Amino acid sequence: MAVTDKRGNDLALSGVNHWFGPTQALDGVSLRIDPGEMVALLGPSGCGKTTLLQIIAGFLQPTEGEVLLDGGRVDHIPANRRRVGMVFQNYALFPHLSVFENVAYGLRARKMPGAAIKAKVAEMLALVKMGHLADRLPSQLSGGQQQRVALARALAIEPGIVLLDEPFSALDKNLRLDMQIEIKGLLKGYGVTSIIVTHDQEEALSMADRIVVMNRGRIEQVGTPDILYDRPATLFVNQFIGHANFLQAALVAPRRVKLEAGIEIDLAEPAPQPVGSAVLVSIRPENIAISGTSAGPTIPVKVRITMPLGAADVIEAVTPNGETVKIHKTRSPASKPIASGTALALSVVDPTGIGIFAAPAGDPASTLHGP
Ligand SMILES: Nc1ncnc2c1ncn2[C@@H]1O[C@H](COP(=O)(O)OP(=O)(O)OP(=O)(O)O)[C@@H](O)[C@H]1O
Repeated sequence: MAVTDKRGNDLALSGVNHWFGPTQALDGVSLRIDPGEMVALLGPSGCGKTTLLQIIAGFLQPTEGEVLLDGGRVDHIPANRRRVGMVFQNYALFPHLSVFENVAYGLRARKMPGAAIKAKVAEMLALVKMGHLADRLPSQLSGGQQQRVALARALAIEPGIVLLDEPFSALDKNLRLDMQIEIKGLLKGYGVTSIIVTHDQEEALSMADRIVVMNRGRIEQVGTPDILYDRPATLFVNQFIGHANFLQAALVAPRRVKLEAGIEIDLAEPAPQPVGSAVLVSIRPENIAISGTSAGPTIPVKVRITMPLGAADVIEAVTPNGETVKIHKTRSPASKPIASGTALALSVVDPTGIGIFAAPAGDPASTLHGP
């Protein structure tokens, strides 16, 4: 097997459609991923993430469209002839094979000579810090260790692209963050292109250079974590990434909204909707200040409940027109939670952080929160 200087492939998907019988799982997916980039496919259950990953891996052929690796079409090339490494949700290690043999598996299948296999497996196990456990069986490893072996196995074949399908879902929450940091460091350091499938927005925000948000088989938005969080293109993306308060309002001028909660807010940029239309105004909890800490018009609210969540209190309050608003208030050891029934005045910290969306038809929920 030739060792290449350039590790990461670039990947291009063009007009990919996929049907399972009458069900359309993917609808016109087009995307470019640069060599060495780490991209997350994020979306709710059933949005098509796994289908897209399987098409990239070669386990499924798209009904329509093209898949190109480094400019060459691969959509009719089987999985074992693409330079693609896979890390599965449950790691899918061979239970009867040692750590060494698990990592060697793909190299033996490719008929690599024995000495070269030994050297390559040693290199991969050193990379994931598992060299000292080479003789163990998978059942004798912790979840995090099994995951390192799965990654070593995926990287051993010198893939141009590594696909990770919900790789952290079997780990408990504390270990998950450590492994996310470690795996991201390994993949970025190695220089391989990688795609991680997740329905966990925090995982996508912390791991990926760019996130692809999918909804019902289509791409809703592609962007860096900052862009998706600060400038979500659609209401769906705004709801799915992070938390937000959605308040009912009318657009009274191109750059001014009147909230049903009582105040008018000047926008940083003109809204795309026509003046006079009903809109939903998205304000992140951390973009709301309790009176006295910010200038400008204030919304009078009554505190319903305060939840002390470690670093911050999350305060849920009710506006005069009955909408619910969540606010984050940084805690200190001396701070006391604000009591239920307390009257507060709220203001917006930074108008550039406000999102304006056309109000959905029907009776929009006053607060919609991400998962
Ligand atoms: N083998 C199949 N036969 C029929 N329909 C399928 C099959 N696999 C997936 N689907 C359908 O295709 C759509 C996309 O499924 P897919 O598994 O890609 O979603 P997903 O985003 O990965 O979901 P999850 O997060 O639950 O794994 C869904 O409507 C699903 O029911």
